[in-house]
Amino acid sequence: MMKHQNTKSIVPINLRITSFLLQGKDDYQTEADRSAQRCIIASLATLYPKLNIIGEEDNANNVGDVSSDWLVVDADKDVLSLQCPVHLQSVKEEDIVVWVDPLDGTSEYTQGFLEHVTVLIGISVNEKPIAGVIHQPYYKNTVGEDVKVGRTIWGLQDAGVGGYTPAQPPDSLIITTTRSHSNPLVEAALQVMNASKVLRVGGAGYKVLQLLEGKASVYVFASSGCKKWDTCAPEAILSAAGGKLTDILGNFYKYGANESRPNKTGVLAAVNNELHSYAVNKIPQELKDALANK
Ligand SMILES: Nc1ncnc2c1ncn2[C@@H]1O[C@H](COP(=O)(O)O)[C@@H](OP(=O)(O)O)[C@H]1O
Ligand SMILES: [Mg+2]
Ligand SMILES: [Mg+2]
Ligand SMILES: [Mg+2]
Repeated sequence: MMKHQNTKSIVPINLRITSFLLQGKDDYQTEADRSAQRCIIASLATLYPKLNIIGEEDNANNVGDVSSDWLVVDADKDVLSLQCPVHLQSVKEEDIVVWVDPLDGTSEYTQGFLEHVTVLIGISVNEKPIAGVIHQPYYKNTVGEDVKVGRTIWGLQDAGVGGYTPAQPPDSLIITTTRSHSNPLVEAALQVMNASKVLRVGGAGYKVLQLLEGKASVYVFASSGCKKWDTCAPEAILSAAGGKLTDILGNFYKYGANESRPNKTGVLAAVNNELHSYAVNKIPQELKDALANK
């Protein structure tokens, strides 16, 4: 698995939002989304030509144009030193589907909430997310005089997680949810939770980071807006850390290459199975039906 410590190669920090498209209500695409996707797909395809790689941005698959100094071909030594779980040792390259969200939290990126921005690379085998990275290009880590910008959080099923300091969940129920894609169903699902606090932040990756780092305990999004590239990497890392990510009904999504892209029945994730069951049981059946029948 690759670890991207060189943030320049993923989302150039000085890259301006030179051209951005509004693809739908509150659905933006910037030059950073396109450049990062080209860089990631070209890098992965160079190393692993038989992979099935699916990126969010339809118009950023022209990887032939990517210059060689943008290719990331080094690998993280800590991750390479892990023991590959036995059940994954015989997986063939062509059986792997990689879901790439080159820039998660684009809406927040355009508004300057840079901490919310992440790059998501999720790896699935037999329709299940088995590994992933959440790269946070603008994360500032200050140790003494040194400031290191960017960090990469990773997880591999039955092997472990890394790149962050795991923390206990908060004492009271704190929910994390969308900042820019709310609607009446999203709000109705939040209301029934009896949460002590609701955090509204951008990106599926950043919300799962909040779960991993003990800032929130449950992620609730009762809307069809998220796609497979939003949840594959976060689900892989969260489950490797002992958490669970499903739809609002409590069912796992499938990540095969032919699956439909939208996560039609929403997202519900929690730091452990107990909190996940609590949240699934709190959502009224009418709300579940409303999402399922949309
Ligand atoms: N109604 C909607 N329309 C389009 N995209 C949506 C959406 N609701 C959620 N998403 C996508 O799901 C991801 C997480 O959303 P949110 O930040 O609102 O929780 C974002 O990914 P991108 O930023 O990669 O496009 C966002 O665009
Ligand atoms: Mg997008
Ligand atoms: Mg996204
Ligand atoms: Mg995106």
